[in-house]
Amino acid sequence: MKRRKFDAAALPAKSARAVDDRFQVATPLRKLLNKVFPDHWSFLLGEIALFSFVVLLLTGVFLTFFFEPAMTEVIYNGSYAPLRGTPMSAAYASSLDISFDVRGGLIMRQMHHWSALLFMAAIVVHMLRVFFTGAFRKPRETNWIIGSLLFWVGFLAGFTGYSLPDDGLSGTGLRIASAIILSIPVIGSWVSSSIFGGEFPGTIIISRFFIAHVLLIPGLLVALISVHLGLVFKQKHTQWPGPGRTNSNVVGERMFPRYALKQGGFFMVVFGVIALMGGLFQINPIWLFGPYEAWVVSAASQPDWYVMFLDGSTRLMPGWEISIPIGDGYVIPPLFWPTVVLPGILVGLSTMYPFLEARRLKDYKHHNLLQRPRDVPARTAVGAMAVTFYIVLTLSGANDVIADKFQISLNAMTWAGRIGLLILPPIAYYVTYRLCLGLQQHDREVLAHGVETGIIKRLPDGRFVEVHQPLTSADGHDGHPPALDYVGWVVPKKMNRLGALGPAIRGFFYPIEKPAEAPVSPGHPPVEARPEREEIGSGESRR
Ligand code: HEM
Ligand code: HEM
Repeated sequence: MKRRKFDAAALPAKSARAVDDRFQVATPLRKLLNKVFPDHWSFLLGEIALFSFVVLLLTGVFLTFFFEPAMTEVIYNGSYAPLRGTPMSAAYASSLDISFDVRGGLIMRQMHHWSALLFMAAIVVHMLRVFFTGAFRKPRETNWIIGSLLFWVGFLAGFTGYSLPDDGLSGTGLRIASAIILSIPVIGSWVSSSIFGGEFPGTIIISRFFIAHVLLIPGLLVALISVHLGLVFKQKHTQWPGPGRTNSNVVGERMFPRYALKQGGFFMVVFGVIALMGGLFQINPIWLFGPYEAWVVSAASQPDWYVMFLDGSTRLMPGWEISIPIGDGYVIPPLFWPTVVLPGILVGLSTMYPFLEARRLKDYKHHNLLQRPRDVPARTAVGAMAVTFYIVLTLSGANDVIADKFQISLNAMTWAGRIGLLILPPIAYYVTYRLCLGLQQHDREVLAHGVETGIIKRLPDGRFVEVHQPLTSADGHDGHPPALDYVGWVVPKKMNRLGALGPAIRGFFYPIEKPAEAPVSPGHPPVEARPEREEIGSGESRR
């Protein structure tokens, strides 16, 4: 019998055909791989949040193998000599073991903590990018709301994780959380005793937080992030205005191969940076804080940075107690306003912002092109105001440390915070608004007279003039004056050396790409249907 020759080269195509025969995946996969994403550095911020979340999942699973979520008392007998023989909770002892006795445990703990800090930072900066460029406008309001939820669920993830090791510092944080819950009128004491299983600290809070931290919250985050990214995919990403880019097309790179490879590489970079930080920089050295004892509070205790604004609002609140004459008199403690009411207002305002702005401007159109912050001065100024408010609160969360380091009185710091909280945000609003107008004026000058080249010419009559490079035609802006970034100006042949350095470096990293193919208008067949003709700068219809 003649044996058929084995053809290794044909194997991949044959296997692909066999899989497609059974599952019919080729068509949807082709659609996916041909998806076009616009490119801009600021779109990487959401990806940093995503990638650091993946690192959190990986390192978190490792920690879960060794962490013991129990408050039963044990006598420590591990490698860290200063604490040997000390009674402590099993949770704290296991965190010490992870740090000193589990191979690779300390780097995993530190990577987990650094990635949590990076995750929250990336979320906040990503949110600012979305805000200042108007990416939250119709049709993306839902994604803005999901994003706001993601921030608060991430906040809870960080807080519950921070509490798990049951060291002196995290116990202090839990104490504050219990006080905040107790301050809620009517239901506070009931909620607190339900969560802590009776009086604070009780014996079950660590195991409850553990379930929340490793199961419920990550599950919720995965679900919300999936919907978030699903919506980015479905509604397509916004893009900066520019030649060939309109409100109804997407110009960028296809998912495969360039975009996917770039993202893969970028994930490695984020992972590498977190690993380096986890390996080189100490974070949360719990062995120095000792086990948590409800009656011991250390000075200069600080929460992680994203919780500090609430700590700050608590420190700035004057001790005003409101007494309601019901029965024997009912007192609302001052803690209730800065830690329950204030975050409530902030959540409400930030979540509803897209709708408030649309109503104010009576703007209910679809927007797929981004706006430059300077072109929308009122929004940018509101954003600057909010950021200033947040920074004053965050700095006030560390006011004891600042007072100590700079030898200022703590009371002076508290008063500076209170006054700053009231007067700095309006100042930030005014200054930002004026800056935006100034920058717009500068843009108009550039439009009228071209870009300054730094070349000074002497005219025959003896006058000196600076040569201005005229702009090339700009296209597809959003009803606002076009910006220099997307006007694509050509470097003049003659330019002084220093001036030429910028475009040269830019040209090295971002070689001038082929001009985009004719943009696809809704009437034409989508470019997706003829992928072989598409290269960098390809277009995709939004319909
Ligand atoms: C776990 C947290 C988050 C993750 C992993 C995440 C991830 C992403 C990614 C990867 C993108 C596409 C790339 C980009 O534009 O950066 C994106 C877009 C977007 N995100 Fe997030 N995000 C998170 C939180 C937030 C928050 C807090 C907000 C706002 C409150 C938000 C609002 C949006 C919006 C509106 C878009 C669409 C932007 C556009 O098309 O220009 N996201 N997100
Ligand atoms: C967005 C997600 C997450 C955030 C923001 C977060 C944050 C944190 C933080 C700040 C700590 C304290 C670390 C320290 O002691 O220095 C922690 C501890 C811990 N996390 Fe997470 N985490 C997240 C997800 C996860 C996941 C998915 C798991 C497991 C599947 C996990 C398991 C743990 C464990 C077991 C600890 C205690 C370990 C120890 O401190 O020794 N975490 N987490």
